[in-house]
Amino acid sequence: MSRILITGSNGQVGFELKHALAPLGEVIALTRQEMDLADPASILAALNRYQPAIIVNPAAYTAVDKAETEVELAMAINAKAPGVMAEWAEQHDALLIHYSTDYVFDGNKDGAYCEDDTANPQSVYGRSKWEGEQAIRTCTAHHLILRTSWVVGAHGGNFLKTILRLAHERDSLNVVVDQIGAPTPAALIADITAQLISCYRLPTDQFNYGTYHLTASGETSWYDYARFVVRLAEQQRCPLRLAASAIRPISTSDYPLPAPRPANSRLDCSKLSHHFGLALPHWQQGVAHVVSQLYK
Ligand SMILES: NC(=O)C1=CN([C@@H]2O[C@H](COP(=O)(O)OP(=O)(O)OC[C@H]3O[C@@H](n4cnc5c(N)ncnc54)[C@H](OP(=O)(O)O)[C@@H]3O)[C@@H](O)[C@H]2O)C=CC1
Ligand SMILES: Cc1cn([C@H]2C[C@H](O)[C@@H](COP(=O)(O)OP(=O)(O)O[C@H]3O[C@@H](C)C(=O)[C@@H](O)[C@H]3O)O2)c(=O)[nH]c1=O
Ligand SMILES: [Mg+2]
Repeated sequence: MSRILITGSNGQVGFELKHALAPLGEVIALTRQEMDLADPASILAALNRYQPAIIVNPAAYTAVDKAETEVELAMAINAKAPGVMAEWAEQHDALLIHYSTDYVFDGNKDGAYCEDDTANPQSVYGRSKWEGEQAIRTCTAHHLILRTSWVVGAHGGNFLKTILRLAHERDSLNVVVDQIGAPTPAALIADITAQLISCYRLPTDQFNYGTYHLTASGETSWYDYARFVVRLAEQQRCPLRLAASAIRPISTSDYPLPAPRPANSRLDCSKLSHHFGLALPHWQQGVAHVVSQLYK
């Protein structure tokens, strides 16, 4: 049975991975206390102690705006730590599964981004994630880098939960309409990761290592996403201060933040579906499930 080590197991994706990977092997689910990605010695101590055959790394510095001023810490966690894990994986014949983001792109492309499109991160977070990807590719071929977007789940913090909180506090809300992407359930990311690990365990040297885009299908703006969520909450007959109709569309320039976000976050996932024969459900399905979990 393969031993699988999960980092950051209390984050959105890490939490779902604990459950999704349980049938695949002995799962070692670590938190920051047991393996601190800001400290290379702590990373190596945990890897040497547990000797995993598969390292799954959803831990990351994900505070996009805060990263603009906490550059060194964001770089240590998102850029350097993946390189340390990749080097260990290479030396110990292990597989490294890592997650990255739509924010490695500048968002100026017309269509959906493919895996080989030129990265051009506009924020510290985006740059740190891109450097992490590059460090992995340099150290070991035995990797999967799964780029996703707009992660959502019942466990942890995300845009959906922010909007529901604001819907209880406010009677109007402005949300940007000119950034487009796909909200992607953490549970979907974890389920697909389990499928990929199952393929890896087949007796074959034909495993499709490399970089893949992995999001729910369909696309939306943050504005339409917010309205969809508040409409679902209204259907739960929960008293809200905010009506879906009171959400107003605004442009990015009217919502200044420290870190720039890409206008186009759409990721083309056909490489993943073709190589592994996987179907990606529509974002609305996953978002509806998260809302129903939250109101249960
Ligand atoms: N969230 C999103 O919208 C998106 C995320 N991604 C990528 O997907 C992956 C998973 O993201 P998600 O689950 O949403 O992220 P979360 O922010 O929900 O979780 C990140 C986890 O990393 C842990 N962590 C942070 N710093 C350290 C550290 N120094 N040492 C160990 N653990 C640490 C956090 O621990 P603690 O709880 O202690 O803070 C947390 O449990 C990441 O690689 C992210 O970049 C990609 C696209 C979109
Ligand atoms: C809460 C809120 C946000 N917004 C805007 C701000 C921003 O442009 C957009 C998204 O807001 P957030 O700050 O929640 O999202 P952000 O933290 O930028 O989300 C990103 O996180 C990282 C980790 C990723 O990798 C990305 O894929 C993406 O999910 O919505 C509004 O317009 N009105 C609002 O009331
Ligand atoms: Mg955020």
